Amino acid sequence: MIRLKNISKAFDDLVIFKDFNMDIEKGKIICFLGASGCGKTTLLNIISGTLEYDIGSIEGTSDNVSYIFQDTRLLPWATIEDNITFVLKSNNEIDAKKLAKKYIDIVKLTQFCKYYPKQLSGGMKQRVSIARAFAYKAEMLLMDEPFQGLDYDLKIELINAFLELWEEDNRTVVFVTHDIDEALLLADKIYILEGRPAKIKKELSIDIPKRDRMVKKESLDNYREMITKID
Ligand SMILES: Nc1ncnc2c1ncn2[C@@H]1O[C@H](COP(=O)(O)OP(=O)(O)OP(=O)(O)O)[C@@H](O)[C@H]1O
Repeated sequence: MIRLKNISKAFDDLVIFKDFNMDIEKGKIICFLGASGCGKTTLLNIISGTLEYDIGSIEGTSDNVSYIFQDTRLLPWATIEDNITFVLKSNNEIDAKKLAKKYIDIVKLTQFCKYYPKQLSGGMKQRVSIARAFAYKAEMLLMDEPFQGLDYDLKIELINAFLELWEEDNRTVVFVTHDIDEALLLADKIYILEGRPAKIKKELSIDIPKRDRMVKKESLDNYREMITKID
């Protein structure tokens, strides 16, 4: 369990969190939804340890974290394969290449492994970024709007690739999105944040197996309604 206890965080006079508490179950996919500016990214950064909080404590986090950002942050001078082998920090080049290949295959970019990022489309780069995050065996994966700005088909394709990777090791994932459907397709638990200082307005556990959600989209209708009807 990751436990945030009485976390307070302000940027000068702007109080984003005050006595904020949250428990995050490990091995699950957790999503933060909420209006723009409510503090989702700030919370993600606090959990990742990249942003200091003012008061409170966090238990159960790890330094061993990987990220997927909306801007993919691939190394422009390295091939797709090398972008992945670099994070593996392996002494054995052959093993590293083998592992990179496995993840490149899962995100269906095998024929592009010797390409450079600038030769790929936005969605392909995002697939590389997902493969790279999973190739690196972090305990926790944090994602800030990883599928934003992609068209629907590509988003579904990436969500499928993401789930295939996640099913391998069920690592703890915390992600931020504006997109209710993205949250409903992926999350075990959705936290809706609101207000200033931010509070958890609602927590919602989605008890439908993730693979069923794509094929029986209507099974998510009740949850969608619960979220959209929150006033
Ligand atoms: N480094 C910073 N310095 C000053 N203010 C900041 C800083 N980072 C965030 N803020 C402010 O904190 C508030 C919360 O920002 P945050 O990025 O966490 O929101 P968000 O919910 O992720 O928003 P969005 O959905 O638009 O990305 C905003 O008002 C923002 O202006």
